[in-house]
Amino acid sequence: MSNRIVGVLAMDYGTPRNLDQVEEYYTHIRRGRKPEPELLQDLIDRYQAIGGVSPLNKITDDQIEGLGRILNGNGDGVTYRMYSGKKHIAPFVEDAVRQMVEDGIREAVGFVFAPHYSTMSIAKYIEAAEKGVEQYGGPRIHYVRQWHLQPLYLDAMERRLRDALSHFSEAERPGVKVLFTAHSLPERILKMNDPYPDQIRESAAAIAQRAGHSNWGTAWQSAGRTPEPWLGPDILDVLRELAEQGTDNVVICPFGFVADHLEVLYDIDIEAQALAKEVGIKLVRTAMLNADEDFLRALATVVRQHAAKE
Ligand SMILES: CC1=C(CCC(=O)O)c2cc3nc(cc4[nH]c(cc5[nH]c(cc1n2)c(C)c5CCC(=O)O)c(CCC(=O)O)c4C)C(CCC(=O)O)=C3C
Ligand SMILES: [Fe+2]
Repeated sequence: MSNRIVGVLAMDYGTPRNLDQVEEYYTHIRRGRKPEPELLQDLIDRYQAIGGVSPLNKITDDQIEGLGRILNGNGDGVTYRMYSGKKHIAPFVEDAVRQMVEDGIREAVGFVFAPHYSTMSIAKYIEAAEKGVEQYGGPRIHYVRQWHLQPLYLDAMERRLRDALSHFSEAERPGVKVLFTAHSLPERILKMNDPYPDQIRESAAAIAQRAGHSNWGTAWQSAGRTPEPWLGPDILDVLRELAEQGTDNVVICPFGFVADHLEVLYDIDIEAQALAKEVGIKLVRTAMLNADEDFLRALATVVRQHAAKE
């Protein structure tokens, strides 16, 4: 029995803990530029529409707790110590790295609660962690860059897609359009040969195939409110177009995210649902993975594989 100790740096976007923190949070997302009052109010209004606070922080805590339980439950001789590091709110990724150093952690696995890699998403988390490593002197971190094709993750998504499709009759099912969505990014990532769009396509195809559903496509959601062009087509435009073509049954699978949060509870459940109603589409969303055991087992497998790398 070895007594190897491995730190697990679990990184996520983070969300304000109350409405008073929204401005500071938004300013951090904008790299120090305060949002204009209308933009700030618009964001506050969206948080208010989902109940005043996003469930994201609580879900992330539950995920980390559940993952730690699974990782430490099988007696493989490794003790995993869990650390939460957030991108845009305390405890920041750098804070978690400092804590690992203070706890004497020498080696760690770092991963993000998002399946697909992009230079504008996952790479930023890794940069923040490495900044912490440089500043505080360690530990050595093995990073999970993406886990969008992890078989247990695909199984978990297949299950949720089948559940969503069961809201339609067997006769209707082949005509149900399944749309896999992920957060849009500025179009300039295409010039950088960013793997993000291909990874979205690959994992969507794998999930649709598992579920035996060939009528599917992808769309982008939640594009930023900036002047530059963002990846399209946007989910709202796709819904309008489908309605015009006579499609009246749609499933949205927001598989670029893992938890119930603003982009799901507002952008899909309120905004996209309102449009669907207006254009006569019956819209069902797949359930999020949250802290469900089947999903956490997928992450545990990924973390163990990276911990085994020397
Ligand atoms: C790729 C990606 C993911 C998925 C991967 C990952 O999870 O990392 C993600 C997740 C999330 N994004 C979130 C929240 C926000 N993202 C924003 C803005 C932005 N996101 C971007 C990218 C992403 N974001 C980008 C390029 C911007 C523009 C920045 C700029 O202006 O330069 C804004 C500002 C206002 C707005 O644009 O809506 C908010 C409030 C929340 C928390 C929700 C909650 O609180 O429940 C989560 C999980
Ligand atoms: Fe975001």
